[in-house]
Amino acid sequence: MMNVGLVGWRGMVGSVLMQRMQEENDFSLVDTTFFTTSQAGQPGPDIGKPVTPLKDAYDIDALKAMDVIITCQGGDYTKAVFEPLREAGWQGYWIDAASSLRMDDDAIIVLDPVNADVISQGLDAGVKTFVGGNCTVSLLLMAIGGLVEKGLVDWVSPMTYQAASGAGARNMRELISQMGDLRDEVKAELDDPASAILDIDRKVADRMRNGEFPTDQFGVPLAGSLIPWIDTPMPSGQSREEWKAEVEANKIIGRSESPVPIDGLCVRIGAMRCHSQALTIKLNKDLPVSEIESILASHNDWVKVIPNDREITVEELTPTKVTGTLSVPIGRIRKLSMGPEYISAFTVGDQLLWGAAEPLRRMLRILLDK
Ligand SMILES: NC(=O)C1=CN([C@@H]2O[C@H](COP(=O)(O)OP(=O)(O)OC[C@H]3O[C@@H](n4cnc5c(N)ncnc54)[C@H](OP(=O)(O)O)[C@@H]3O)[C@@H](O)[C@H]2O)C=CC1
Ligand SMILES: N[C@@H](CC(=O)OP(=O)(O)O)C(=O)O
Repeated sequence: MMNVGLVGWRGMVGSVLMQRMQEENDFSLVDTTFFTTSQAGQPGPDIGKPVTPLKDAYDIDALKAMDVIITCQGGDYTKAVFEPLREAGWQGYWIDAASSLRMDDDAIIVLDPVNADVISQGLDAGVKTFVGGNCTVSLLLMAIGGLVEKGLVDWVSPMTYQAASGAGARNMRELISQMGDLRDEVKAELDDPASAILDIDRKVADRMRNGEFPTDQFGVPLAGSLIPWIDTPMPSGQSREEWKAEVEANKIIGRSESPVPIDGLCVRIGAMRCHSQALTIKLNKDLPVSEIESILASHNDWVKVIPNDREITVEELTPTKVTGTLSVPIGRIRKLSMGPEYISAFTVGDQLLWGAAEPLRRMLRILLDK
């Protein structure tokens, strides 16, 4: 059996990975060693079979004993450990959720329903570093993979509606605290059906602008508002999150030399863990909507085309429906007035599943099946 080391398994992304590995019985196929940056020596988690106590995630010798290391610990950990481990002669497979190694020439971004061919060629060529893509990018390609695969896309402009979870566990808690804080502020007025809505609105706005409103994590209110900037600024005027769309998506599909332009604005909204994206897609052909829908639907087992019908859309194409599932619905598909090659679409996906943990888990399975 392969020796698999897991780092970052008790964090938010790592917990989702653990849950999926248990659901899919992955632990029965490997010998797992659990690492920690803070709790070495403590008992390992319950995975239905005995595990050794937690090992120090900075112990290069302990890491060297692994055939595969999967890390959800974050970029700082990767930066601290990956090079020393390789320099110490470790030849194993490194599977990483963090972005730090994604654009390295030696690394492949994994999203096997979209780029199984790139992964397989990489393995044949001896690639040993596999990194999960940015959540928005992976969810976009899961949704429109059919059109991309058939070379039908001239360009895409995704406008995102990204959940709090993308900023981390503490941010999710803060979003709920902000929601509760606002509700508490106007509880008396809400309980009184005769109260004036504009008084409620003014009190809510005053509270959001008040220095006591809980904004330690986001820096500004998210509940009742939105944040039209995610990650750091780039010289291009893009945010780093926006920059990732084109470079990562084209690396995933093996088109870095002749990239499909993909660019739009990334916005944080008050959803918990599902990212949504409104897409403008310029096709290179005037295809009937029914054909576009069938190309999209047949690409992978998780994408689900939602008819452009109000009742079905408001039920099926929302974070509420999708959260905690692997389903990637795409709907609102229609021709735009700009011309017959311009289409709109709206897609939703769980950013902790296909957006983070699932591609890593599936990469492990690919290695086991090799
Ligand atoms: N959040 C996201 O949407 C995405 C994140 N990623 C990547 O994954 C990395 C990890 O993200 P995320 O899972 O959100 O990070 P978390 O902050 O949830 O977890 C990171 C680590 O913090 C330590 N930790 C300290 N206190 C606690 C606690 N009370 N509960 C759980 N863990 C604790 C754990 O390490 P230890 O056991 O060693 O103490 C854990 O592995 C990110 O830095 C990013 O690189 C990738 C895609 C999406
Ligand atoms: N930046 C993403 C989450 C994330 O972790 O992205 P990346 O894996 O590219 O660092 C978001 O805020 O929604």
